[in-house]
Amino acid sequence: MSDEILRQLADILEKRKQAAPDSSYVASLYSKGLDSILKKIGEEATETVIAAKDGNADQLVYEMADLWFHSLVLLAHQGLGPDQVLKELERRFGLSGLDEKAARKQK
Ligand SMILES: N=c1c2ncn([C@@H]3O[C@H](COP(=O)(O)OP(=O)(O)OP(=O)(O)O)[C@@H](O)[C@H]3O)c2ncn1[C@@H]1O[C@H](COP(=O)(O)O)[C@@H](O)[C@H]1O
Repeated sequence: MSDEILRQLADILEKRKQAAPDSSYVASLYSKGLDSILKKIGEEATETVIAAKDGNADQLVYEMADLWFHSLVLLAHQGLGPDQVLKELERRFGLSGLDEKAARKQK
């Protein structure tokens, strides 16, 4: 288990930018534009919340995967990728508790 799957998926999402809209789910989502991608993220976030409130662990993992996947689609659409997010998480992890609070206040 590693972050390699995120990078492999990000590579595929990048390639889908050249694909015809009717050739794949991701290509079709790109063709519908930013608002459609954001709508999907909203839906998947809601489904994640419902699964958590239901106490259904399997469903929670399933919906969270949908949410992560659509978040990767959003990042790709915006010219970003998982590396930038992982780097930010690593930066936060490297901060001490006090430094992290200070960094958050500066934002
Ligand atoms: N990981 C995923 C993935 N996770 C979720 N989904 C799609 O995201 C959608 C989730 O939407 P919903 O939960 O609302 O389910 P739905 O009602 O069936 O979907 P809609 O009809 O509402 O769009 C479904 O259509 C899923 O198929 C994904 N589609 C693709 N991938 C990966 O993305 C890559 C590129 O996919 P394609 O563009 O389809 O080739 C592939 O390698 C896949 O492994």
